[in-house]
Amino acid sequence: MSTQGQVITCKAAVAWEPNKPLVIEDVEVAPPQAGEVRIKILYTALCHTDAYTWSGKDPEGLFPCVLGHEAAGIVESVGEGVTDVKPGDHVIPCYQAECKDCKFCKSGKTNLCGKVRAATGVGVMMNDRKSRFSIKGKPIYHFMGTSTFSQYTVVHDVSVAKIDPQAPLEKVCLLGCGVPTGLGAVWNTAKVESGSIVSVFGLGTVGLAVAEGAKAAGASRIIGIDIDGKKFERAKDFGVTEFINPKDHDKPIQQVIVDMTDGGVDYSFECIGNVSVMRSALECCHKGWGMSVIVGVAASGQEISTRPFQLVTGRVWKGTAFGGFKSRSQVPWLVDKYMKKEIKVDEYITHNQTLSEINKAFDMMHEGDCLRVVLDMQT
Ligand SMILES: NC(=O)c1ccc[n+]([C@@H]2O[C@H](COP(=O)([O-])OP(=O)(O)OC[C@H]3O[C@@H](n4cnc5c(N)ncnc54)[C@H](O)[C@@H]3O)[C@@H](O)[C@H]2O)c1
Ligand SMILES: CCCCCCO
Ligand SMILES: [Zn+2]
Ligand SMILES: [Zn+2]
Repeated sequence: MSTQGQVITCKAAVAWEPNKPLVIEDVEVAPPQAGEVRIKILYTALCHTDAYTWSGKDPEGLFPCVLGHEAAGIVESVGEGVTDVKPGDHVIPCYQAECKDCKFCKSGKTNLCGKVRAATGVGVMMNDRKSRFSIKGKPIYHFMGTSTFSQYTVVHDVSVAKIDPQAPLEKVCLLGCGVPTGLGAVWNTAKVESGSIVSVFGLGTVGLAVAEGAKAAGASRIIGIDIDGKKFERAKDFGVTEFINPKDHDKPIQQVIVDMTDGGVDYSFECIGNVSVMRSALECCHKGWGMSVIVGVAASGQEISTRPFQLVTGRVWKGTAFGGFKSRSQVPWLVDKYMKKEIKVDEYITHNQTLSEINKAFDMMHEGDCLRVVLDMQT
């Protein structure tokens, strides 16, 4: 029986307060309004950014809310005026929207579409500035315009990427955040050239995707840095050619790297969210041309610093959101690359869990051997 136009009551993991366990609740999900899409979420992965907001350190983190932003599912229904997707389409929700009409989308310089940001940044939908989630009438905030820790969610149509229906949703859900971010930081933001020397700080999912992207770009050396020595063996499989544990050195890590690369690397990537490591990542770059890309999400209020002379003498400091990918246009392309075995996804999934065990899944995520946990949302 069709649920089109009906309120759907389903299970969702609700963050009632910062740092308190997520609670599996019966949540009402209202029908999509004009320009909106209701999606049945089949699989979602956990990302450290979910944990960051859950911690209460994110000023955009409004409670109670439904977190989650790295997922895949099937369109259940669409609101008035939605033409790019229809019920039954396989999709990946995109926290970075792509309207193709705004100043940002038309600039040709960024993927940071501004169409729905005013609403998604405060946990509501653009049409009426209200939430589509409620519990016994009490509104529950959206998160990042995706809220994928719910069996059904409502997103803006500019935040939905239609993908190959043959793609395994339990795998390609990862193409909603971490893996594209690492790949795109190399290919789009830095535009690493063949033969480059690259350093990547932090060998989690994002850092390993940077390594994979750098290898695909033809980097001659990919130096992985992590304070967990157990990360190196696995990192080799993603393209890391040398490993440094800062704990093994008395000198600042940037000096260690400058000494081993005849003056510094061509490109560095900070994939942790640690502002002092961000400084090291910049200062390990080569004078004259070295570029450092900040990928990690640091806590609100944290600031980066370096001597201005580092930039005066030619180093470039950049950042990236979702790897600079245009979401609706390029997530389908990434799914196709995965289907053609040109990029990895399976190798980043180290754990599987169920929605009902989401708190346990977050504990697993914080364990050193975990890259991505994928939740089966219908159990
Ligand atoms: N910019 C974006 O669009 C975007 C997208 C996804 C994730 N992120 C952010 O990227 C960061 C990395 O995500 P992840 O899933 O790979 O995280 P992760 O926690 O799995 O990996 C972080 C790695 O850094 C290592 N580490 C911690 N402190 C270190 C230090 N001082 N020096 C060296 N290594 C250190 C850890 O051992 C771990 O291996 C997070 O901050 C996340 O929020 C940003
Ligand atoms: C919008 C830039 C940060 C997004 C982090 C998603 O994990
Ligand atoms: Zn993320
Ligand atoms: Zn736009």
